[in-house]
Amino acid sequence: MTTKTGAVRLTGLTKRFGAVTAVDGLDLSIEPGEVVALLGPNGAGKSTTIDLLLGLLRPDAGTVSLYDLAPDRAIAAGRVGAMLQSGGLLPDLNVAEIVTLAASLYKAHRPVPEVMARAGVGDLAKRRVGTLSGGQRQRVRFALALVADPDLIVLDEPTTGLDVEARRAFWTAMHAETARGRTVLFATHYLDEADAYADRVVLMRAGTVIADGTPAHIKSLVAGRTIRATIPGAHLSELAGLPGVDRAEARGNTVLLTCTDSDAALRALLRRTAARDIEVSAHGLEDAFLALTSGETR
Ligand SMILES: Nc1ncnc2c1ncn2[C@@H]1O[C@H](COP(=O)(O)OP(=O)(O)OP(=O)(O)O)[C@@H](O)[C@H]1O
Repeated sequence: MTTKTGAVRLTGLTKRFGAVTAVDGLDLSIEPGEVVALLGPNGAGKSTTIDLLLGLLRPDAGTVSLYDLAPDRAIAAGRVGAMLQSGGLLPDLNVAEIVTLAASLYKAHRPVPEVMARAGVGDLAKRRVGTLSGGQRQRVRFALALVADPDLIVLDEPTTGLDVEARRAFWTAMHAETARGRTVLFATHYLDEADAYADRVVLMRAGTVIADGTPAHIKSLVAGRTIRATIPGAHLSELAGLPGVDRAEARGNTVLLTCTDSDAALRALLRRTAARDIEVSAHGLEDAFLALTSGETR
């Protein structure tokens, strides 16, 4: 039996640090062209998973394969570019020098000026790395991740510490790369980023995957909708007993119903009460994230 070559195949991946199991039997497959967000609270194991994937850490159990190769082989072949949270940028080199140095490590690489333009550091070519702002440094790291023209880009919290404008600029540059069919795996704390930029969200808690799907799927996992309405003469206990309603709360002159089945709730509401000014809304990804990852106490 043959299986299709995947971009990433992690099977039974486990990593312990003393008494802490940072990654706990994790299985994850990513196909070429997917843009995947690794989302989870602090200590969920995202960075450890990325370090294992890149071969920077050795697993206690399990396997990593990138395009059917061991991580070091895939990286040496220029198939994987990574942008890690810290990662030494030599402060005395200028931007053009550091990108050129990185390019020289690969037999085949993209032209340095093109990579610098793509990463938005073209106008910083002569600036010493040590003098750059946090956002500018992140863009240099991004240029280093792109230089080998990799098939897979791995980014560990790429926009941490950046302001809103810098985050947007980063993702615009990133988008141009994903439009070229690259596979992307990024870890993030920013739920809106996972929602906006990934086509698949892998939610981690305590070293394992607890949910995996489109952002819409993740949202739907926490039975997803609330109904807000003005309901004259209604009793909360009666409303809470309606079909599809999980909880009823008073909010000023209106009532908020948390639903497990908003369609059934809406039908019952219209049939049995004088409800008006009805609004139905889906939970945001943030609610889903908090609901799915709560209870984590490491
Ligand atoms: N080198 C290490 N030595 C000891 N424990 C570690 C080490 N690296 C990670 N851990 C522990 O492993 C667990 C997972 O950490 P990891 O950094 O992978 O999580 P994370 O999801 O990336 O968190 P964050 O979002 O805060 O970066 C945590 O409990 C952490 O304290």
